[in-house]
Amino acid sequence: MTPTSSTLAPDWAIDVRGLTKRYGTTTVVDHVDLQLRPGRICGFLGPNGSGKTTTIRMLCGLLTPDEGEGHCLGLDLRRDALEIRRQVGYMTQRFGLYEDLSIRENLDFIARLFELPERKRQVDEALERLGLVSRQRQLAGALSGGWKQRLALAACLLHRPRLLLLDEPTAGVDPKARRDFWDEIHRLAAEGITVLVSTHYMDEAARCHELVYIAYGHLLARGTEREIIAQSGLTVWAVQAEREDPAALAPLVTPLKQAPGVQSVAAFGSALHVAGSDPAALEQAITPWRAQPGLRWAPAQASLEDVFIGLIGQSRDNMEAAR
Ligand SMILES: Nc1ncnc2c1ncn2[C@@H]1O[C@H](COP(=O)(O)OP(=O)(O)OP(=O)(O)O)[C@@H](O)[C@H]1O
Repeated sequence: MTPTSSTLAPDWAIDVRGLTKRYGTTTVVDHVDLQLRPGRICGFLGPNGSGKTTTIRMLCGLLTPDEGEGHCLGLDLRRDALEIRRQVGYMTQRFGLYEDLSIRENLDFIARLFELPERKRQVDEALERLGLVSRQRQLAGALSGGWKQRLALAACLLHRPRLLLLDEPTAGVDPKARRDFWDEIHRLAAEGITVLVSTHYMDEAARCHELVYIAYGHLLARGTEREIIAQSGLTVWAVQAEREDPAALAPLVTPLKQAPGVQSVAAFGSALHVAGSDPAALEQAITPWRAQPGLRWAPAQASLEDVFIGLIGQSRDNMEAAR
């Protein structure tokens, strides 16, 4: 650790530039810049295999970047990787629990690893905070997804990290447990803890202070939900069948997807959203269908999902063009 790094209160909890990771000839994270202020909750979004886990592992000192530099909690990503690991709470997709140990034993084991003082008190407090006291003797392997998640969060908070890196923490967890989890994340942020959380759920994206979106290793968008939607410059038309008959919309999907000016076509409840960045071209694309009886067309507000679906399509096109 550098002599000054532990004494400075950093302006940024995360401040990295040009982060790059390659496996063989494939670049899975490609010059990613990421800045996050302390106490903020940042949603990390992107399709499967887009490089979220790899980025998170580089940020917490578990993977060495091939290129790029920066700091987490004021600590140098390369020089201070070990210290970063001590100060960051990392929750993996599979929760990383010992299934044949009880809840208390799991927490006690982590407390030993971090050589925490007053271990029993700290474990008691963690059990209390996450509502795990009455279940402390249960084996981790016998818990439901929601309780496992709660235990994993308790485990990664035990050493009082100031930065939490959470990799799809709510995958496979029911809505009530997800809501409790997000309430806890907001309580932690209010205490000054910074959170970077990867998710595929749009309702969770809306609960974040800010968002970053990555596809094929490239960071494609960042900002608040409102900023990302505004920056996208997307125009959206919604079409519904007058008799609420979803089958009436099915014949539109493929031709609209192939029409010039259409960036994405996606179902939203009983409507289809047709989106594009050139309003005139989009209108031309939908014109043949607007005359069709039984369909109701109306301009719609672009949603985050519209924007992200459009971004995936664009980046796929760019990748194919570059081949
Ligand atoms: N150790 C490795 N060796 C080779 N390729 C790897 C390795 N780890 C990850 N990859 C590849 O890197 C790419 C990015 O993977 P990563 O797990 O970071 O994506 P992700 O965005 O977290 O995906 P998901 O949402 O599915 O968890 C994928 O194509 C993956 O197969």
